[in-house]
Amino acid sequence: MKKISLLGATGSIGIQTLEVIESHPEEFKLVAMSFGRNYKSGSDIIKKFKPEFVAVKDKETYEHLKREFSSQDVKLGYGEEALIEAAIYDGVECLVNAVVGSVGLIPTLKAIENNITIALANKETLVTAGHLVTEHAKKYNVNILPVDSEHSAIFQCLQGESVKSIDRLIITASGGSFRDRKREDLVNVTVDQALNHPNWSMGAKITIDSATMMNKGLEVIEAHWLFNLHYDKIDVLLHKESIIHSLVEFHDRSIIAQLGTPDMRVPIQYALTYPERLPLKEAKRLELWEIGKLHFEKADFTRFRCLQYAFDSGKIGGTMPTVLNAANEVAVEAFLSGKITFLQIEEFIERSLDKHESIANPSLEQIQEVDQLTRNFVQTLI
Ligand SMILES: NC(=O)C1=CN([C@@H]2O[C@H](COP(=O)(O)OP(=O)(O)OC[C@H]3O[C@@H](n4cnc5c(N)ncnc54)[C@H](OP(=O)(O)O)[C@@H]3O)[C@@H](O)[C@H]2O)C=CC1
Ligand SMILES: CC(=O)[C@@H](O)[C@H](O)COP(=O)(O)O
Ligand SMILES: [Mn+2]
Repeated sequence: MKKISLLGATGSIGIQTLEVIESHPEEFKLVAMSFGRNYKSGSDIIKKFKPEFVAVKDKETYEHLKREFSSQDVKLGYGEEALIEAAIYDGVECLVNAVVGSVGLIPTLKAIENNITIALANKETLVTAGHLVTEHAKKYNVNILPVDSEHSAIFQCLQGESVKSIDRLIITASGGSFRDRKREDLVNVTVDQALNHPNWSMGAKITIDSATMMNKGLEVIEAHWLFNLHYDKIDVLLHKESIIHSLVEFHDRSIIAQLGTPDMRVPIQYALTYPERLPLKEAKRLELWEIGKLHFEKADFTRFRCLQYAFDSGKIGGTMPTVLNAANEVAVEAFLSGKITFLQIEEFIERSLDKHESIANPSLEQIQEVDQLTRNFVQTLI
């Protein structure tokens, strides 16, 4: 019975992780979890899965929960300290990090220090401080198992292979909600249009990231850290069906790909069962004859500027990806609340990157400072 802590239980990845846990009750036990402000969903999860500890984002939600559950039912906490407590709760063997944003960084570092395996959905953690997370994982000999579908695909393609034989990674991209529009047709797009992803049902922030293709940019940086490869060995390929989740090309020109219907329960479950596999009856079998044709296109870096910014920031390294991530988080939030236009997301990220001088090999404190300064700067632009 693997004891699991799940950060972000009420989100898209969180709910699908709970489905995997529920379908294998003899294999997994939810012992700790966190959620933000979605009280109804959070309370239902507590009743159904009976975790021992629950962390919530704010005091109000905590007080509300205290009125509904006794201290014998469940231990409760709130704020950043409680998020860490949930991550390293007594007996936890695997932390599924499915919160959104760089708030996931410290709980990940603390879990690594406690020798807890990380199943990582929260890509912002690796973008903002990839060197700290990977150095920490090496130091404590802890596995970081990818949950992101493309990285899980690459990880699956690499089983039994040597990283030294890789020629390049090919990360596939759906192109997001506006993939068939020209840049000039993006001026007046609405939040609802941007939230309409063609293939995946996901949280709001990542769906907007898909539409700007910043999601793919974040994934390029995530792949750089997870697989320890230079950016020149990472390519992005537009593939509108999201059937091939990514590919690895080896030195002998052989390419291995991982395919499947778009269903996040597959990579989530693989991270939980690795190196074994369990059946996943609920996932739809892929019948290629039903699909008929798969499409591929070269990624256009002038149309999707965020992709260019991500490659550039990743190559510069240091605190540049921290700025990229923080500016993006604030700009996407502002777009979602109707304060800025879709194209201003790109504009504000570009302005943040332009004014930043990267600090090489930054400490955690320097990353936190740059993150905060960037957030403040973007707020002044909104
Ligand atoms: N959804 C997907 O298919 C995929 C997602 N990812 C990555 O996984 C992560 C999660 O994505 P997704 O599930 O879509 O996001 P959602 O927005 O659906 O869920 C986010 C979760 O985090 C909680 N949360 C948000 N802010 C905080 C905070 N400050 N403190 C504590 N909890 C918080 C939310 O709580 P509440 O809702 O209660 O406020 C919710 O449970 C992201 O990094 C995303 O990029 C990667 C690949 C695929
Ligand atoms: C499911 C998943 O892993 C997402 O990151 C997905 O890849 C988003 O699709 P895009 O290819 O549109 O960014
Ligand atoms: Mn992905």
